[in-house]
Amino acid sequence: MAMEISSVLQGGYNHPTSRTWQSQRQLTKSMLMYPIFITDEPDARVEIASLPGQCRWGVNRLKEFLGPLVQMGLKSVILFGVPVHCNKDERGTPADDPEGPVIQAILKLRSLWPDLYIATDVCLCEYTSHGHCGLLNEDGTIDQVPSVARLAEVAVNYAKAGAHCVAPSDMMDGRIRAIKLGLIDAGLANKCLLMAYSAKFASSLYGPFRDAAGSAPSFGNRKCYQLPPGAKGLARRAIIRDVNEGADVIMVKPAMPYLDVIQDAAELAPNHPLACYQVSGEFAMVVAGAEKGVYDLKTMAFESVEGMLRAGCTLILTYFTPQFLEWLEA
Ligand SMILES: NCc1[nH]cc(CCC(=O)O)c1CC(=O)O
Ligand SMILES: [Zn+2]
Ligand SMILES: [Zn+2]
Repeated sequence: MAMEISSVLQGGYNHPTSRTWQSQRQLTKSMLMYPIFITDEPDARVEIASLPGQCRWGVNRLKEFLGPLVQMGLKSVILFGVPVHCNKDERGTPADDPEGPVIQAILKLRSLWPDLYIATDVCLCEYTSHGHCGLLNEDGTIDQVPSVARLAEVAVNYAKAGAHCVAPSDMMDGRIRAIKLGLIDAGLANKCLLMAYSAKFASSLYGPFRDAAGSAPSFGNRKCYQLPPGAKGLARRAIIRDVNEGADVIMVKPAMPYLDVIQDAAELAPNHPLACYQVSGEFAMVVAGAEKGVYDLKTMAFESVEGMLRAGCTLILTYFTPQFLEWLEA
């Protein structure tokens, strides 16, 4: 007996080329944003044990580090400052030190590659004595008003130095609005994009990053500002809030365990580009599984981002960026 016509699917994907037509979205080089760690030792190149293949770089080494990647089609980076020699204090003063790693790196990268898109992570945890992402009250809780004012100040200073994008990852209430108003006041709102880490969850997957950036909190945890992993409704509200507060791009972080949230964001913010962050622990997990022989690294790396694209992402922050640039050459 003949098969029902509606049962026959395989003819639609029996060839490598027809298979590519079945994806909603193909990964392209311009969808990749590479997270990089900049230290305040200008000549440093220090390997990060928990993030295989990633290093902390001094500004004098950026040319040798990124030159080959720019050659291969790297379009954008996001900078994380890792100050080693600064004095961390209650308000994260070193964050926007003009001589500090982030501002120095912005200036350097702008002069090396005028077309490279430079995003900056905006947070205080790498620069505060207590390692929290905002300023604290005496009792250790977040002091919202000065936190948001300080984050806006840092973001504006990165934009003034030439960052094309500021991306607050702190999760303080009201910071998107404050940063947007700060950019408007400084006459920079038309020159700098605001990417909101809108649905950033209190995840176990940030360990290698905190290692790399020296940003683990000295007491407590981040559960009063980062979202609870099961909180779908709260994530939806945070996305809507950040759209209303002036975000230009919405981000979901981490990515792999939160594909439903990415899909929610695509529905709630259909007129915005949508980013997701394949964070340090996801990267380490994928690499570790490959080393254990669980799967082939390249196949799994592609599968992981294909899920993100399918869920609705148009921009992916990933430590696999150098490998993808190579893999996409073929
Ligand atoms: N606010 C700091 C920050 N910005 C980006 C990440 C995580 C990135 C990664 O794990 O790759 C973190 C860690 C955290 O919130 O503790
Ligand atoms: Zn932080
Ligand atoms: Zn951050």
